[in-house]
Amino acid sequence: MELVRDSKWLQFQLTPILQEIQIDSESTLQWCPDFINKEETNSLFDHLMKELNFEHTQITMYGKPIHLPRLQSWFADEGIVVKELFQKQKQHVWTSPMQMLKAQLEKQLNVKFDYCLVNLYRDGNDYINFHADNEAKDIIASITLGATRKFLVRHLRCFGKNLTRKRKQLTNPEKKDYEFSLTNGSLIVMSGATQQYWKHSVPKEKHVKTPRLNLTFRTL
Ligand SMILES: O=C(O)CCC(=O)C(=O)O
Ligand SMILES: [Fe+2]
Repeated sequence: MELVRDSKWLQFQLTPILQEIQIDSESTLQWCPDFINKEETNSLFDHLMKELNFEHTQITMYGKPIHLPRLQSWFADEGIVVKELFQKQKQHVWTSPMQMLKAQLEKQLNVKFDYCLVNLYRDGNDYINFHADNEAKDIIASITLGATRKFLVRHLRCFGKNLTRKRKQLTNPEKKDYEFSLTNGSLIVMSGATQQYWKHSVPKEKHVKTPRLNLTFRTL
């Protein structure tokens, strides 16, 4: 815990290098396997587990209440309302390590983030199905802490679609399927039209016995 109180903590002396992958004519991923160094990832993981209240979010599907297969929490400035979040709890106030992480991402990506959704995958049985974050504008920066999990990115054509939700013609990239191994301290950024033309998921991996935290920084 001492590290968290140290003002040098998470100050990013070096600017991490992001690898850019153009996945279609309008969509880009940026990828950095070691965005946060190992010692700091462990402190940040412990800090978040101690500070956050995790909620087993309930949603309604086909008229029935169901729990999401993971736990959630969130950070935002006071007064921010995100209607797509189904959590009952109020946002957490940005802690100082979270402010530093947010500031670094904002500097590197040249964007201002409004809130951060936190997912806790307790073990490999927790997951998130293929989806697009249609509510998120343009850019989502996603940090992994803890267990390594697979991250799949698939074009809408793989789901038998020909149009977007807004009836727009789809792009037609050569490669329609990506798999990343999201390791402790990694960053993946989805930008451009990724949420329009692609879906992403973190599938179940039964052999994973340890928890993973995922932080997605988003704009309203
Ligand atoms: O856990 C992850 O890496 C992805 C989470 C995600 O896609 C979401 O919360 O919308
Ligand atoms: Fe997502």
